[in-house]
Amino acid sequence: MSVTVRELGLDGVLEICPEQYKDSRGFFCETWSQRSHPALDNLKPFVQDNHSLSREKGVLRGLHYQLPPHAQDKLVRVVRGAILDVAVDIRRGSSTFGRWVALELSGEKWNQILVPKGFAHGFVTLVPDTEVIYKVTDYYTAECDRAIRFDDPDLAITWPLPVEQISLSDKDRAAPILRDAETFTFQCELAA
Ligand SMILES: Cc1cn([C@H]2C[C@H](O)[C@@H](COP(=O)(O)OP(=O)(O)O[C@H]3O[C@@H](C)C(=O)[C@@H](O)[C@H]3O)O2)c(=O)[nH]c1=O
Repeated sequence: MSVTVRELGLDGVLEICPEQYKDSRGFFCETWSQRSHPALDNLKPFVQDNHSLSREKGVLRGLHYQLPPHAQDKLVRVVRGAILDVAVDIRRGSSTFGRWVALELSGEKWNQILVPKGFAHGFVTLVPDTEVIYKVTDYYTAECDRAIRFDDPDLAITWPLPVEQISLSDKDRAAPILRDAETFTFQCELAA
């Protein structure tokens, strides 16, 4: 199978497009194969798959991350609907600390984004009934789970919907801004 990989301008954040084999029945796709994703060779193995359904357009989940020693790399894709997916560099000392990239993922585009550890991750749904599936390289660990405000003015993320159309979980509404959040230091904790 062939896989197209595109750098998105922040250290290790990649768009990955696996090939779909289409025929009269529909399609077949290897959505993940260690052998076909050489750009991901340096990651720890994926240990957990996650699946979320958001019923409404405007559901915003994020910005989320887990602290070391349970930091996660995430390989994210959409099987139904569409999202704007955002990765933010939250490695203090990084030359791109606080910078973010956004990528539209959809069932139609059939693309994926790799969000490495050291980055906060979030997305907003662009259509109702959107299902997101992602692989992670460490287990969910509630004590290490953290969030940053999606509308942190220092980040100035341009979300594609007005704030009145965005719905958040209680956890995300209570999240601190990046400046006040416990995050990563560049390199040392990320090497493991
Ligand atoms: C993330 C996660 C949550 N849970 C539980 C905790 C809680 O009771 C319920 C819902 O959790 P949350 O509200 O955190 O779900 P959600 O807001 O969808 O969180 C997710 O957002 C996206 C943006 C990510 O990047 C993910 O890593 C994850 O943080 O599911 C697990 O059991 N395992 C997990 O891996």
